[in-house]
Amino acid sequence: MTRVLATGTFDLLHPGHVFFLTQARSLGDELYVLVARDSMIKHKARPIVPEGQRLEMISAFGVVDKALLGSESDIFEPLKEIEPDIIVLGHDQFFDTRELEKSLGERGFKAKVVRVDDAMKCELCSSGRIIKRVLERYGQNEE
Ligand SMILES: Cc1cc2nc3c(=O)[nH]c(=O)nc-3n(C[C@H](O)[C@H](O)[C@H](O)COP(=O)(O)O)c2cc1C
Ligand SMILES: Nc1ncnc2c1ncn2[C@@H]1O[C@H](COP(=O)(O)OP(=O)(O)OP(=O)(O)O)[C@@H](O)[C@H]1O
Repeated sequence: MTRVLATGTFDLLHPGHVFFLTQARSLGDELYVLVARDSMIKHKARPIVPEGQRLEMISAFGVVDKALLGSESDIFEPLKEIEPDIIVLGHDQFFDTRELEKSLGERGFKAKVVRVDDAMKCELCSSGRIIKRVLERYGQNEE
């Protein structure tokens, strides 16, 4: 059994997420997904959808065997329980494949890191672009 782990924010869902998770699943026999915690997302705007709801949606995907919320302090902590064979990175995830593999090795994890370079290209295949479209259509007023 090859266990694949994918990670991400998964805020406003779109076909790019389905594409990514389907590709991730095809790399092994079972797919685990770590959903990023609200408090850990610092590289972009705070998600619209709270973490519990993001987890619920990803758990409902047919290609996902198990989805979990990540740690709020240490990204390596959940890996002790998950024990992935492959960690898959999406085309735009900020981690460097080699550096991540090295950091994993230093902590005793044997997972291979694989980057999926393909991206689904469609107008709204990005949570950020969906938000932009909503703002264009309904105005920039803050709640
Ligand atoms: C191996 C690995 C483990 C991760 N573990 C966590 C975690 O425990 N908690 C968390 O909030 N984010 C974790 N992340 C980070 C996010 O899930 C996500 O990859 C990162 O925030 C970039 O998100 P984006 O691609 O959705 O922009 C982890 C990422 C990787 C690659
Ligand atoms: N269009 C896409 N094609 C392929 N993979 C995608 C696509 N959009 C997102 N992903 C992948 O899905 C995972 C979660 O992505 P994330 O939640 O950051 O969505 P996003 O739409 O890229 O968000 P944002 O627009 O805010 O950057 C990441 O691994 C990312 O690379």
